[in-house]
Amino acid sequence: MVTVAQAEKIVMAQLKSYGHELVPFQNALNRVLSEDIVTDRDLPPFNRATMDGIAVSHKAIADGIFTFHIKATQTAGDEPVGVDDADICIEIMTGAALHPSVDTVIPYEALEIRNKLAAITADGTRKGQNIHYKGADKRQGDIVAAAGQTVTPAIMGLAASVGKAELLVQKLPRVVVISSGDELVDVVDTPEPYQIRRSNNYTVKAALANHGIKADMLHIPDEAAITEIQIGQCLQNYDVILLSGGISMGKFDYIPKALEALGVEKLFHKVLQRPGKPFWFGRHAEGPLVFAFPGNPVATFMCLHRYFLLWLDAALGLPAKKPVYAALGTDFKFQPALQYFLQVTLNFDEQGRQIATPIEGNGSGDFANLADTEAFIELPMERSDFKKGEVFRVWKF
Ligand SMILES: Nc1nc2c(c(=O)[nH]1)N[C@H]1C(S)=C(S)[C@@H](COP(=O)(O)OP(=O)(O)OC[C@H]3O[C@@H](n4cnc5c(N)ncnc54)[C@H](O)[C@@H]3O)O[C@H]1N2
Ligand code: MOO
Repeated sequence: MVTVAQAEKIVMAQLKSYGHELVPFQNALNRVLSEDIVTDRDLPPFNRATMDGIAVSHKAIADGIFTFHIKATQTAGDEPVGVDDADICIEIMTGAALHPSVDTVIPYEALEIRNKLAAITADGTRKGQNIHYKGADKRQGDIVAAAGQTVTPAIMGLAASVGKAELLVQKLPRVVVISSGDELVDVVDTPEPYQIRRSNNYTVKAALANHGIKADMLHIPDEAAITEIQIGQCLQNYDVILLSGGISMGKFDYIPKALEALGVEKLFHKVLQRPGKPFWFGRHAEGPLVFAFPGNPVATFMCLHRYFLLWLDAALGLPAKKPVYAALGTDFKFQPALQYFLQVTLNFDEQGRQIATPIEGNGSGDFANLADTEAFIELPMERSDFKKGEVFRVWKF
């Protein structure tokens, strides 16, 4: 048996890059960039008005002119119109590109306009006001999003604005999510009174979808020969196999045997933790990794967040996330010498401290409790008495 820290270390030692691929930028949400996105021109690309009003040359105001003839109305997207005389202005809309002959924008709120004449009614017009200057945000060739960053909705917009129709991103591992056990029926089936619908695999698949991975799903019956054949095929077609169930001591728990028979080297089996103690992890000589999570839904869920998603971020080259901590909201006791992942809700108190309030649930079969909580707080196995206010690491889900 290994500790949580040892298990994490073993898992995190199995990193490899799955390469890079070009994808249409609209499909790149949540993917990890393999290239810098650079601006193809200055941002903004021209001096742009930031208010609706009039554009003038400030020199005119300095010379005592406060009423201007409106020469033209220029909206965003129009070619810039210049002023040729001191008492001339351009009626201008937000986003319009300013002509070099104007340098100040006065908003409608500071004007009275009548018969094509705009009179300034407010004091204190500053030269250069209400202009977003060319290149103020980024210069042509500057990096707006760097390789290694995750593509967010903001980065999608930046990619569009600099004309990157395709983005080079990290390739994702090919993942299959396998469920096993004859007690499990499909979501569309009506279970017998002694059966349940399978659900872990959908949870896992959804968590992967958040990272852009479209995982395949497979259900394996409780039969040793079929288990071996099907997992054998998956080892040929996938980079990562995520299993849930079939790995503890049950008579029909064929999975560890099948994995070893197929040449998947066991790197550990069983971790000093609850839930998730029977977690099995291994690697095939050809590369595929096997995360075999214990079948109880909370155990699968915890191992997915504590190990697999951590591994996935690192494999995709993302920097490790800063650990998040919270103070226990109540005293808590846990006797067994296991690292305990207690389900909690999180909130901030008046001092801005994050507080974790335990909602324990009924053990690792109680996955309804996951919907009422939002994180695990990781309580060290060396201790059994935990006091309100003590701070521990939390894993949000
Ligand atoms: N004698 C022992 N028994 C058990 C031990 C042990 O150490 N000694 N460990 C317990 C712990 S802890 C866990 S967790 C479970 C894990 O067992 P398995 O990984 O073999 O999982 P199964 O027995 O196949 O299933 C457990 C439970 O989870 C349900 N399940 C499985 N897959 C799914 C799925 N895809 N969707 C929804 N629910 C699923 C399954 O029906 C069972 O109820 O073993 C303890 N026993
Ligand atoms: O891993 Mo088990 O989740 O403690 O029931």
